[in-house]
Amino acid sequence: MNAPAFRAATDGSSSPVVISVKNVSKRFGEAKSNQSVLALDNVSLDIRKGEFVCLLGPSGCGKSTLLNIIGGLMDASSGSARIDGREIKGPTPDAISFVFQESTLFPWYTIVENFNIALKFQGVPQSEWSDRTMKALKSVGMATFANHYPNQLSVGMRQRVNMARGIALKTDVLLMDEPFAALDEQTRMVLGEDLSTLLAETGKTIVFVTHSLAEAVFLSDRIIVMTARPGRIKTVVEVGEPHPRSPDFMLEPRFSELRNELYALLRDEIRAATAAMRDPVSAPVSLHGG
Ligand SMILES: Nc1ncnc2c1ncn2[C@@H]1O[C@H](COP(=O)(O)OP(=O)(O)OP(=O)(O)O)[C@@H](O)[C@H]1O
Repeated sequence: MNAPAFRAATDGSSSPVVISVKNVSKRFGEAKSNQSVLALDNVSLDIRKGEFVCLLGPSGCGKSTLLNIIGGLMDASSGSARIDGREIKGPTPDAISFVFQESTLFPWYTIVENFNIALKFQGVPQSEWSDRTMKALKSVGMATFANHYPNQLSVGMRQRVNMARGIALKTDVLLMDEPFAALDEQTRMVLGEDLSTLLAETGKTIVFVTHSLAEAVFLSDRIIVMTARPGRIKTVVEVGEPHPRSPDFMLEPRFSELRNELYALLRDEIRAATAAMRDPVSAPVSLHGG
C-alpha cells in the first residue's frame, strides 16, 4: 500500500515561481468619472509551485478582481500578471482552472458529462477522461454519484463535485473564489481537510479567496492580507505547517495565535471598508496609507 501523500511545510522560497503579479492596478470606469473605482493599487506578488496561498481582506478590497486578473478573465489597468513566464492576456485553460462559489455544473448533463465537457475544452485526450474523472470523484467521495444530475445532489455535494472537476483538469494551478462560502460550517471543515489532502497528493498550486480567518490559517502556506479598497498588500503571514492538515492543528495554540494576528491586522481595514460604504465621499479609503 502506498504511504499517504505528505507535503512538507514550505516558506515558499525553494520552488520555482509559477504566478508572478507585478505592479498590478485595476480601475473600473474612467478615472475622471465619479463612478470610477480603483479596486487594486500596485499589487505585486509571486506564487511558487505547489503553494497554497489565500487572499484575505475586507469586502470589496479586490480579492476576486486579483483572482480574475490572474485567471485571465479580466485585464489589469496597469502592471502585468504572468503564468510560467508567459504574460496572461486571456484565459489559459491549459494552465489554470477555476472553482467558483456557486457550482458551475450544467444542470442538463450528468456529473460525468459535465467533466467530459471541461476535459474536452481543455484539450485532454478522450482516452484519459474516464480515468481522470473517476479518480477525482473518488478523491472527494463522490464516485457513486458519477451518473447523477447536479439537481439530484445537495449543495455541499455539488461543491465537492465542483472541486473534483478542478482537480480532474490537467492544470497545475487552481484558482478558488470562496468555494465553500455557501456551505455549512461542518461541511466547510471537512472539505477543507479534503482540499489539504488533495494539495499534498496533486502538488497543485492553489490561490484561494476567503473571508474566513480559520479557513485561511487551516489551509494556507501563505496568507496575503489586503487593505481596504483600493486593495494593496498589507502584509503576508506564513503558516509553516505541512499538508495534509488534520483538525488537531486547529487545537494548537499556534492556530489561535495566527487567527488572532490576522484579526488584528484586518480590524482597521474592515472598519475603513465599512466607513467607506456608509459615507463614500468623506470616509478614508483605507486606514493603511489610503
Ligand atoms: N465589473 C465591475 N465593474 C465595476 N466595479 C467593479 C466590478 N467588479 C468589481 N468592482 C468593484 O471593485 C471593487 C473590488 O471588487 P471585488 O469583487 O474584487 O472585491 P472582493 O474583495 O472580492 O469583495 P468580496 O469579498 O465582497 O467578494 C469593489 O468596489 C467592486 O464594487
